[in-house]
Amino acid sequence: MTAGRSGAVPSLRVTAVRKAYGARRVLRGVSLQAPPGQVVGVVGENGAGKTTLLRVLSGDLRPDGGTVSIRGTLGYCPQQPVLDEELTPRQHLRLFQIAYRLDRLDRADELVAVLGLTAYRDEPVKVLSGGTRQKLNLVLALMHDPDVVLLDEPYQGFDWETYLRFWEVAAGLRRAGRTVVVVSHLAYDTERLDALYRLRDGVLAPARGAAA
Ligand SMILES: Nc1ncnc2c1ncn2[C@@H]1O[C@H](COP(=O)(O)OP(=O)(O)OP(=O)(O)O)[C@@H](O)[C@H]1O
Repeated sequence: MTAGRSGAVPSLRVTAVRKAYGARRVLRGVSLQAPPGQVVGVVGENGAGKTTLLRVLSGDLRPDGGTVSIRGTLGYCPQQPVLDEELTPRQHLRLFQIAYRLDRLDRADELVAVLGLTAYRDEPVKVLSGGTRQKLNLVLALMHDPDVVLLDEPYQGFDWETYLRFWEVAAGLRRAGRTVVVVSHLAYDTERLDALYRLRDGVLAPARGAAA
């Protein structure tokens, strides 16, 4: 495993990003580069600033300083799913199809099948379990086949089978030349990653090993 070294032009380039909430300086100069075809892990303790970092990378949150450059389209799977309780997964897919301006739902249907969401397609979100909601959250982030994918705790609530399916999806994204950033408070299965970084004291450093 390397810490993101590659000859390819980076799809994601983050330089000296800073973000504070009042006096709390959460990001103190975060830099990161990831080329196409890499699955990058970012680990850190609770409160280290992982969600803040992904929100900045996605454009959801404005940094106090530094730059973020993304080549191509973006997919963002936030930690808190933005789902409508009254709508079904099928209705969510339809809404996002319009938002993404997709002609077809082939990729969405494929992801629904791979992640085991098919049986729940016509149930309103309010009756779905946390893990099932997370499956939908992931499908909505990936259904337009984005070039750069930012995933915040993407397998939270997944059973073991779905967890393995998630990594199959991630491996497929790598083969397709996408850039994937997976944020988690735990770093097991690090062999599935091309690079692993730890967010600590507001900066990212190359990391190895198991627990965050
Ligand atoms: N909107 C906000 N306003 C003020 N403080 C915030 C806000 N969002 C996050 N924080 C604080 O910033 C720090 C980093 O939070 P963040 O959610 O980014 O961490 P995290 O690494 O994702 O944590 P976890 O693993 O628990 O999800 C925490 O101390 C948190 O309390």
